[in-house]
This record gives sequence, C-alpha cells and structure tokens, in this order.
Amino acid sequence: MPGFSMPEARAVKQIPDRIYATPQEQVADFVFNEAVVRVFPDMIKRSVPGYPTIVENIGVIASQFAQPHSTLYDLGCSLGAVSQALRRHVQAEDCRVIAVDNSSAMVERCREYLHAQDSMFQELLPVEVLEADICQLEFQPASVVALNFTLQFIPREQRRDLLAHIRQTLLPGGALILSEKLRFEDSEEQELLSDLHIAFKRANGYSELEIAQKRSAIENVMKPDSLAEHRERLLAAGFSKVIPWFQCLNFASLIALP
Ligand SMILES: Nc1ncnc2c1ncn2[C@@H]1O[C@H](C[S@+](CC[C@H]([NH3+])C(=O)[O-])CC(=O)[O-])[C@@H](O)[C@H]1O
Ligand SMILES: O=C(O)C(=O)Cc1ccccc1
Repeated sequence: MPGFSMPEARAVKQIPDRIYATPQEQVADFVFNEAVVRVFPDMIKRSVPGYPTIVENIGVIASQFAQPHSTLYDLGCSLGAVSQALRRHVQAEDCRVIAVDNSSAMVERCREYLHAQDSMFQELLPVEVLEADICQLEFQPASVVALNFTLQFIPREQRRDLLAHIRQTLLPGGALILSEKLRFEDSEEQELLSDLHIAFKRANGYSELEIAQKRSAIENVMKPDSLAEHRERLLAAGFSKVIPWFQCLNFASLIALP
C-alpha cells in the first residue's frame, strides 16, 4: 500500500474554487453545501497551509494509537480525507472507521470517494459514514478520534461538552488529534500570522476580492481559539496531556492524551 503518495488526490477531480471570484452584493454566511463540496479539495488545499501534511500524518499518528477491536472516528469528515489516511496507515486488527458529518452534500460525496478507495485497495478497514451532528452522537469505545478543522465550526459554548464526551469514549492508550486555525492573544503575532495566511492564499492564486469575500463569509461561522484556550479546555475536559505536533502559520494540530 502506498505511503505518502496520497491516492485520494488522484481520485478526486480538482475543480478550481471560484466561489468568491465575482463580487457579491451581500456575502452570505459560509455553508458546506453542494457548491462547496464540488470545489472542496481545491479550496482546502489552497486555504489551509500544511493541510496535505496534516492529513497524511494523522494516519501515521493514528497507527501508533490504534488498538485492536476498537473504533476510529473522523468527526466533521467532509469528503473523508482523514478516513482515507486512516485506512492507508492503520494496521491494528479488527478496527473500523466511523466518519461523521452533518452536511448531507458532504456525506453523499464522501461515501462515493470511500467506495472508490475500496475498489482500488484490498483489506481496507471497514468505514461507515454517518450524517449526524457530532454534538449529538453516541460514541463507541474509541482508540483514535480526529477532529481535523471541525471544532472551530462548533458553537463555542458546546465545545467543552463535546471534548468531555470524546474524552469519556477514548480507551486508555488512545488519542484525540485536534487540528484548528489558531487565534493569537499577542496582537503583533496575530497580525503577522494572519497577514502571512493571506500571503499564502495569494500565492495559491486567490485574488484580493476572493480573500476578502471568503473572510466575511466565514467570520460568523468559524471561530478560532488560541492555543492556551485549547489547552485549558482539553485539560478541563479530562485530557491529561496536550502535545502540539504541527504548526504552519496560523494552523496547528495537537495530540491530546486521555
Ligand atoms: N455539528 C457538526 N457535526 C458534524 N459535522 C460538522 C458539524 N459542524 C460542522 N461540521 C462539518 O465539519 C466540516 C469542517 S471542514 C473539515 C475538513 C475535514 N476534516 C478534512 O480533513 O478534510 C473544515 C474546513 O472546511 O475548514 C464540514 O464538512 C462541516 O459540514
Ligand atoms: O479559508 C480560510 O480562510 C480558512 O481559514 C479555512 C477554511 C477552509 C475551507 C473552508 C472554510 C474555511
């Protein structure tokens, strides 16, 4: 089975994201609808610095924490990039992946992509894709839970309960992998890293108009926290240790241990 060759990138048609390329009189709040689904692989790669590295390494990290006869969760799975990485890397016996998203458009396409992966490789972990709100989910005992850029879309007042719930379902020796856009308490750091993120988007071909309109579309729906807030909330939710393993500009990923 290939390691870092990312077969999912070949399987997915890369339709360019032009959603914010034309001026809109009133920019509506961002939603994960069919129009976003169509361009999502291109959008996320050109918008989130380090995304391909994070996704592939979630597979590598998960392979260290996965335990036989347990469930691995991909929460807010979108098109299932993390589920695919889990299936490429995790070898523990009798594991299964449960991928969850509350966008029906995402879930529908995610199922197609995972079926395509099934037809390309043998002996992949079984995967189930659920259309559900992760805040209402009944969890099975899990060795690995991935929240890859999902928590920032959950209303702030629900984040702690969700993490506490995840903590309760994690088996000893398991791990939560949490990736998020970060906010910085130091204003100079915040300004520099958000300017550099804009430079990253520009370097990936987004115009000033696209950058500005996308920013106003996400400002009411995606609310990043600081690293200190993440750490405190994870500890309050019952995790014993929080280990940052990746940061690229204002995007980071943490391992939280039960
Ligand atoms: N309450 C909720 N319940 C379930 N899903 C939700 C909820 N709220 C938002 N979502 C879903 O969380 C996903 C966030 S995208 C994750 C990328 C993916 N992890 C990836 O590795 O490619 C991140 C981004 O676009 O920046 C969307 O598919 C939402 O529908
Ligand atoms: O585009 C941005 O500025 C982001 O912060 C990330 C993002 C990526 C894909 C959908 C929504 C937000």
